[in-house]
Amino acid sequence: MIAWNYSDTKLCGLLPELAQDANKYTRGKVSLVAGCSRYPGAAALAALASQRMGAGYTEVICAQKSVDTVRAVSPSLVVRSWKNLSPSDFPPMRAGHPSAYVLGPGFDASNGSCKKLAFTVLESACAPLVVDGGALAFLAAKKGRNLVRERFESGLDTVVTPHAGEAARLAAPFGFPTDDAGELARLISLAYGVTALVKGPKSFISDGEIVAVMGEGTPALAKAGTGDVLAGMIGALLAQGLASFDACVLAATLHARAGRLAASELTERCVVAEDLPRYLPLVIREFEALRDRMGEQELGARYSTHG
Ligand SMILES: NC(=O)C1=CN([C@@H]2O[C@H](COP(=O)(O)OP(=O)(O)OC[C@H]3O[C@@H](n4cnc5c(N)ncnc54)[C@H](O)[C@@H]3O)[C@@H](O)[C@H]2O)[C@@H](O)CC1
Ligand SMILES: Nc1ncnc2c1ncn2[C@@H]1O[C@H](COP(=O)(O)OP(=O)(O)O)[C@@H](O)[C@H]1O
Repeated sequence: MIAWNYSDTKLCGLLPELAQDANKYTRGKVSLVAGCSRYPGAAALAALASQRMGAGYTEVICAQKSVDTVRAVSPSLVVRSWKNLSPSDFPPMRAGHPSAYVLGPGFDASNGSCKKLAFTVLESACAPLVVDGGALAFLAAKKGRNLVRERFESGLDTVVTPHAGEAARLAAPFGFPTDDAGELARLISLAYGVTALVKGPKSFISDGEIVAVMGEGTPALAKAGTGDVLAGMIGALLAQGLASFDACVLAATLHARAGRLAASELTERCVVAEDLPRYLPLVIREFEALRDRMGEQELGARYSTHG
């Protein structure tokens, strides 16, 4: 196992470039299948985070009863019901229309409709996919394990983002020990054919070989809904073309720093999940400034070599 910490210079280089001639589709579309009637808030949080993380088009496909609630959160979200959702609602990826799916924030693991829907998405989504929240329980079931393996064999990337309780569910069918979160991330990655981000006070990201550690979080993040925000951020980076491992490391770091910045103004006690998408642009601005400075230095070095 190689433990890997990314430097800021590497991380800021991962931020997707914004083309001058971009349109909302070329910037990446995120489809969130999220938010049962019990948890519409989770879908809204993930969707706001996707927008702030740069996706050009964020769509929420949620329970009929959640539609009005999610719509009311932001007029720029495209929101529709998942009633009658079928495999034909998942078109193949088109050139110039990069996309990604996020499945499971605000899913109820004991709800049969959520289960059916999760299997439909696993079977039909022809794009990178983040599986989070209540959908992780369905991934651990035999059918879910088979479907995610089929995605792997077809070359489709899948990311799972369990907290410790959800990671234990994913570990159970294989009898993996759960006391070492880094090793657990690696084992889950190998067993399911996914990139695994095991969340906690420190988060561990693994592609089955490398394990990256992200230890910049704050207990301010230990509040309901912050994981939903992270799932939306990863989905947005995947839709903008980042590789799964890079998307996880970059999103987890930006998420932690947004939490720290929010806590510095609002106190660790008072930060809530919806503050994170509001503070994210300030953290991204710092990364963009660092990237600009690095670009200038590189240019300067090139001139001095030639001069
Ligand atoms: N505003 C909303 O609508 C929110 C909806 N949420 C959704 O609620 C659904 C259920 O998620 P939950 O995580 O609450 O419930 P789960 O039942 O999936 O997991 C909680 C169980 O895991 C155990 N556990 C062990 N380690 C844990 C850890 N590090 N963090 C949390 N639990 C740990 C807990 O003791 C508990 O028994 C998910 O679909 C999630 O997306 C939550 O994200 C909270 C906010
Ligand atoms: N004590 C802590 N220190 C740092 N980060 C934390 C701490 N507790 C939780 N987090 C972070 O907060 C997020 C919580 O996610 P999750 O448990 O899925 O919440 P939810 O399901 O309510 O959205 C994760 O990104 C996790 O790494």
